[in-house]
Amino acid sequence: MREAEQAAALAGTPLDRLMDRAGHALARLAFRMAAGRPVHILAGPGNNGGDGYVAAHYLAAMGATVTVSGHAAPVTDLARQAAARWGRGTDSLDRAPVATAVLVDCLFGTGLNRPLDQYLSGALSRHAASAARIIAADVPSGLATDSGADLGCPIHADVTLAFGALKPAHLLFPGASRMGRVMLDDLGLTITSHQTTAVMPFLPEPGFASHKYARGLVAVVAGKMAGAAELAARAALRSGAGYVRLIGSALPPSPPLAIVRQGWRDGAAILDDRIGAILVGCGLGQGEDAHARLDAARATGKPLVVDADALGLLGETRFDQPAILTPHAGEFARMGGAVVPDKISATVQLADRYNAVLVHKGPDTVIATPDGRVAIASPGNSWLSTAGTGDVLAGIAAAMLARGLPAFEAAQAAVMLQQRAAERSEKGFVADDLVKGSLWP
Ligand SMILES: NC(=O)C1=CN([C@@H]2O[C@H](COP(=O)(O)OP(=O)(O)OC[C@H]3O[C@@H](n4cnc5c(N)ncnc54)[C@H](OP(=O)(O)O)[C@@H]3O)[C@@H](O)[C@H]2O)[C@@H](O)CC1
Ligand SMILES: Nc1ncnc2c1ncn2[C@@H]1O[C@H](COP(=O)(O)OP(=O)(O)O)[C@@H](O)[C@H]1O
Ligand SMILES: [K+]
Repeated sequence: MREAEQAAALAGTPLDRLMDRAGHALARLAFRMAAGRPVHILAGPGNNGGDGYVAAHYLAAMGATVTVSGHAAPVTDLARQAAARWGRGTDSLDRAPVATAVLVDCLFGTGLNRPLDQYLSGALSRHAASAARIIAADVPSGLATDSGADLGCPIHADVTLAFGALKPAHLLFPGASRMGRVMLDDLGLTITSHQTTAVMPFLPEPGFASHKYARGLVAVVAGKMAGAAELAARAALRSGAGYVRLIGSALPPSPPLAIVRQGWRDGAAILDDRIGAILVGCGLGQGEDAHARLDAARATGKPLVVDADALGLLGETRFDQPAILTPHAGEFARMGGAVVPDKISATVQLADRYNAVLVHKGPDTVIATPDGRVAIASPGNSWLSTAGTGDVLAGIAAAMLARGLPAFEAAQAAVMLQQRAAERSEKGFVADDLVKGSLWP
């Protein structure tokens, strides 16, 4: 939101105009949701509270029954002006809550800078308990905007109306679980940021000049637990790679027979110049063989996807070639990722350290580049929390690299395609189900 403020200043939109738009949008939403029944607004001391006073003013003008409880007197000029514009009485937060149709939480927004104390969280939860529906202005009070960390937020909103732009808390857990439905009012601002939600890049379909190598030859290096590499190879093939070689798998051939199986042959099998990307790590194991296979894959200089077991073997590696690393939270911690409640900065730090695109998986997947670009895919389909879905993701990422996408775009495509496959599958799916049919969007 600091960026929004800056953007607003640069665009010359006065902040009072923005607060007016925010308050008006809140009022329209609360009016519709209350449908003639009373609305109660909790107003904090800063500009989030200011939005609440503006909303109260507009709600009254629309003929709604509206009351306000304030926590402390407004401290910003804008909030003071807004309270004066409301002009009617403001109760204390201590007032016994009365049954309302809609509670509008305008206690704290982006300016929250410490945990809610017991008094505030108690008052907020009491008011919330006597409301049929809760609207959070910008973010539910008690969540850290930039990380989604829970600083004592006692409520689950039904609707969160974000102002200007989505912030990390709208996407990252645990914050994301408190939002209810997230709506965005851009307040008329055009905000550009190096942090975005993940998008599906354009993937051209094969044309007359296509052939299997042009569409991308993927080499999947297998290891100790061959099933994981099998899954990844299928995912690569199903997401549009022209050709997939599964190298060093101990399992007998099984469909799809289009996957070509080769022995490891001391690494000679991955030296084919036509290989567009190599995936190493799925079921690799951690023994000497595993080290040798990882080193051989790196030495080719080809674009790489490094997953699972191989992530634990990287040590001080900095990649020279395009590389995508795909740790889940446990692997991330073992790789030396910071254990801070800010998934975005921790992921950017690790991307920088390895000079690779990091895909930090979970219900909120954060994709980061060494130069600090970030794409967030959230919320993920929680049925993906089953063994082998990470192998599927890694296989798709390798296919995207092999077709020539830059690593950041390839990583986003992989997360989006894995997500779509999950959405298309029946609840209770397993990883094998995701790769039975085409993964193409
Ligand atoms: N930027 C824009 O373009 C627009 C922004 N807009 C709106 O402004 C919001 C941001 O406003 P904001 O910066 O005034 O901060 P806000 O969230 O109201 O809180 C700050 C106050 O809370 C206090 N405080 C903090 N933590 C506390 C705690 N745990 N317990 C108790 N007190 C605590 C802190 O006091 P202090 O730290 O000094 O004690 C300070 O007084 C944003 O979310 C959006 O709704 C819209 O109007 C549209 C345009
Ligand atoms: N609760 C969840 N909600 C949404 N997606 C999840 C959840 N848990 C895991 N996932 C996704 O499922 C995949 C699991 O990958 P991973 O943990 O590496 O599993 P495996 O190693 O068994 O393949 C990742 O893409 C991750 O983002
Ligand atoms: K709020």
